[in-house]
Amino acid sequence: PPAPPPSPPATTASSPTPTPQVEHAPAGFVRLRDVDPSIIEEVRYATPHNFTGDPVPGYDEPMCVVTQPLAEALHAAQQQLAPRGYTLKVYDCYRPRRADERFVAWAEDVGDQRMKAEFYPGLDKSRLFADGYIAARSGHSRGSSVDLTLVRLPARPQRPYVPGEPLTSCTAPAAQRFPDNSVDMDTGYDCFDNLAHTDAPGVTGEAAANRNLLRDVLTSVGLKNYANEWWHYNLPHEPFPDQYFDFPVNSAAFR
Ligand SMILES: C[C@@H](N)C(=O)N[C@H](C)C(=O)O
Ligand SMILES: [Zn+2]
Repeated sequence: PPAPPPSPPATTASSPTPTPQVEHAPAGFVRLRDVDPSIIEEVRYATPHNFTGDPVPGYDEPMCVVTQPLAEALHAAQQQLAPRGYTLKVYDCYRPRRADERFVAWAEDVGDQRMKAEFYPGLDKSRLFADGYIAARSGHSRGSSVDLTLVRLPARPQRPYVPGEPLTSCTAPAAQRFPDNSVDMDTGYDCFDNLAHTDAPGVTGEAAANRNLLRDVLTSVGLKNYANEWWHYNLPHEPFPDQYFDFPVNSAAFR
């Protein structure tokens, strides 16, 4: 007689369903919107519109998370800017360590040049860390660095980026660059080029005035600019000067 069919693997009604691990934000970190909901948030690394071309690990939601004193400094800056007809717009805030690690791995993949034409048109990818445009261990992972710009009020709507669309150089005139409702800073965000140096000699007129306005207001609330990038500021007296965090950017981290 034929052999009986094999019996199905034993199942137990009580097989445990894995509980997703919630990684909480440490005390001292806040959602920027809870301190100042008027600041625009366009968290690029939660989207494919960044120098890697993909959403970056750890950015589960397009949300700005920072340390409490950085949030308060940004709120104080916003209070100076609003009566002058401007708002801040943040592009990057706290950055999980896993995102730094992705940036390092992406840089080692020399064959991936998908976003070169927009973000590093004049620089070899192998130079991005050496020239100080991206940090392997970033101050963003300590929660006290922020990438940001100025937007004229009322903020104009912006079209979304479509993955695969033709790219234009971040150093091109504003009318030719990817449309951003910010004021003209003479380069786009995360433009890895000499022209992005805050005091680049080629930047004059309105763009230089815009960079200076951003710097003057942020300096007055205690923040310090990074000379290689007009958009990058940090809080010198930061609460976690030696700690690099890896909790993900999502709402669950704050429940
Ligand atoms: C990658 C860019 N947005 C940035 O923040 N650069 C500095 C150097 C950093 O990674 O800390
Ligand atoms: Zn930055």
